[in-house]
Amino acid sequence: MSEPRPVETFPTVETWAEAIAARLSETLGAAVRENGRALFAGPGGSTPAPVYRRLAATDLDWSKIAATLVDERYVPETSPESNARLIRDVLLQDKAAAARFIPLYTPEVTVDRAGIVAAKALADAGGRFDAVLLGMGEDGHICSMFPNSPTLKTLLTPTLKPTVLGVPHGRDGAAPTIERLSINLAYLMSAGRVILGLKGAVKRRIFEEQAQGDPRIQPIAALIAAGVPLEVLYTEAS
Ligand SMILES: O=C(O)[C@H](O)[C@@H](O)[C@H](O)[C@H](O)COP(=O)(O)O
Repeated sequence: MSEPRPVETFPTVETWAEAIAARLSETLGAAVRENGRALFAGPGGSTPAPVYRRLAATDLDWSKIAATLVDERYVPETSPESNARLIRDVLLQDKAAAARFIPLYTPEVTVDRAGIVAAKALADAGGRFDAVLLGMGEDGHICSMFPNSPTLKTLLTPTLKPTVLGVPHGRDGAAPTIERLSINLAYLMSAGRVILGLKGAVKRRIFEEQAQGDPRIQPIAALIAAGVPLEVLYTEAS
């Protein structure tokens, strides 16, 4: 199993967000120069907004860049729970307003059907992410790869092709509280660059614990065991 790169620590949220945005824009810019297009995937949640704001202000040829999500709650964009809403409100602004957005949510179908529709949309957009930003929950989940979820094993199977799966809500109050859609491990294995942004000492400790975990059921361990060159950027500040 490959050893994860050492965690890089930044003194403030500003320097942390600036470093992540700089790396993402470097990779997206190179992909546009080399391939004429680029595909970015990012998370929802409370962590990425400062990164998205800085990335949106970056001078890239955003008309050649498509943005999507690593996971989504199975809700319409009008819902405050929607990750698409975060992307549209924070990332697809400023210079990045010219980028195309590929949603994971599809209205009026089941979450599994929405997964199939999203998988095709991403495949049609090239089926490979040039750059991925990940967040991590305090239960160690990334994307919507939740502990004890019946979908987790399939999401973490490294031999499957890149796809998007529907994730049922947890039973007896377990996470997630609502149905979700998630990319699988294979999408992270084929990505050009994968950055995990961590804020707060609790998440740093959880990351270290998860990195030593069981790759069959712990996503961070699965990423490392699959040889994904994960870059972890951390700030204790919140
Ligand atoms: O839909 C979501 O909630 C996110 O995409 C999710 O996977 C996120 O990355 C982690 O849950 C961390 O969330 P926070 O950044 O809010 O801690």
